[in-house]
Amino acid sequence: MHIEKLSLFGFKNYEEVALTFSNEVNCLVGENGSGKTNLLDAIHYLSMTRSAFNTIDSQNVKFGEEFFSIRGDFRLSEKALPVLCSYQEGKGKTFKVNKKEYARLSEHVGKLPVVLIAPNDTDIIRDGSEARRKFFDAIISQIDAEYLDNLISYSKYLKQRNSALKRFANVGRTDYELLKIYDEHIIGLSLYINQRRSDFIIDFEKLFQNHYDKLSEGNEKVSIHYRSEASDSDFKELYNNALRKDLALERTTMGVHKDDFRFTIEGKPLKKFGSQGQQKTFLVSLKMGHFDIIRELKGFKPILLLDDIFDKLDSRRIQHLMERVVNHDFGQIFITDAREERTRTILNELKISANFYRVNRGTVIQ
Ligand SMILES: Nc1ncnc2c1ncn2[C@@H]1O[C@H](COP(=O)(O)OP(=O)(O)OP(=O)(O)O)[C@@H](O)[C@H]1O
Repeated sequence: MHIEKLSLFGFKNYEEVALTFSNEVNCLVGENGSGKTNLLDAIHYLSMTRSAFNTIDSQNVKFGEEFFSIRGDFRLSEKALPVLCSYQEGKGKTFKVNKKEYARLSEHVGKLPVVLIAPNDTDIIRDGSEARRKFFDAIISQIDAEYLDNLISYSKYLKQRNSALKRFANVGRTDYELLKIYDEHIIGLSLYINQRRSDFIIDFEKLFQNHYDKLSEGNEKVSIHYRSEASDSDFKELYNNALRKDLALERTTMGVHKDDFRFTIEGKPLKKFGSQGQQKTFLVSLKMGHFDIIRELKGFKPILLLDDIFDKLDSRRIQHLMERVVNHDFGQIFITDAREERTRTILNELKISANFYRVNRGTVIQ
């Protein structure tokens, strides 16, 4: 699958631009703030129906304009697929594929997948457990629709249980029968979520480690551990034991909504002991693992969007990364870099041919 053409009107810092891409490597080069990432974001919009960086559509309309439109001509197994996403102040967003509008935007998500690796993705490593749960939950949900259903139900019951706990504190009386009903639902769902996360990480870690080893020449030992208070224990007992604390704090203090995925390097927490380059290598390997899963699931390769990927990586890791990206049959690739010479040198050394696009304040020279 690849995108052949992209046209923008009034999107972020672009008044009007139309580009034709290579179905292999495309490099977007130019100064900071020129609009390189905005082009990747436009492709992300066409895949995910929203921006990867600013989910408020109105803020993605060019300052002073009233609407934006993003058109992409995709090709999926030889079939042409024109995709049009437009947004107008007051009217909202419409999304059309082959001129046909979707009833719900969610119908489109997953049809033309992209994997984006961007600098602020290091949140997955540096932030609290929520960022990691979100990352893995999104991947598992792509593979297993039942998992997504269970997650949605779990968060619904959790919300209800938390408001009940608040209500009990306000009225000074606890309805134990009601709590029992919530707990039964929550425990059933937790068992599924817990087991699925645990099984998934065992498989995913192998994909991930394979990428990390290749990028780092196998010199560093990294791992991902799924951590759940509830693993190997009786959920019912855990909920009973936590009840006094839950009533005192007026919220559910224990459960799979607190799970974490521990990232380590040489057995130590990556966040504290990993260098910036090692953290970036870890992140890239996580995303490449995600790429593998989508490719397996869909039977075709997602588009790979690499935003400022070279920063913080040493030249050997960059070389291994690029070799992998090109030889490990990744499909269409977009790379942004503020340092054109660096990208040109890397690609020349590896004899990789690419299309270059010089971006300058919302204009692009191909
Ligand atoms: N709604 C908008 N209207 C006009 N300009 C916008 C809008 N949203 C963002 N911008 C502009 O887009 C520019 C940022 O573009 P982008 O993030 O693509 O830069 P970049 O080339 O990737 O830079 P860097 O090399 O620093 O990553 C900023 O100048 C910002 O002001």
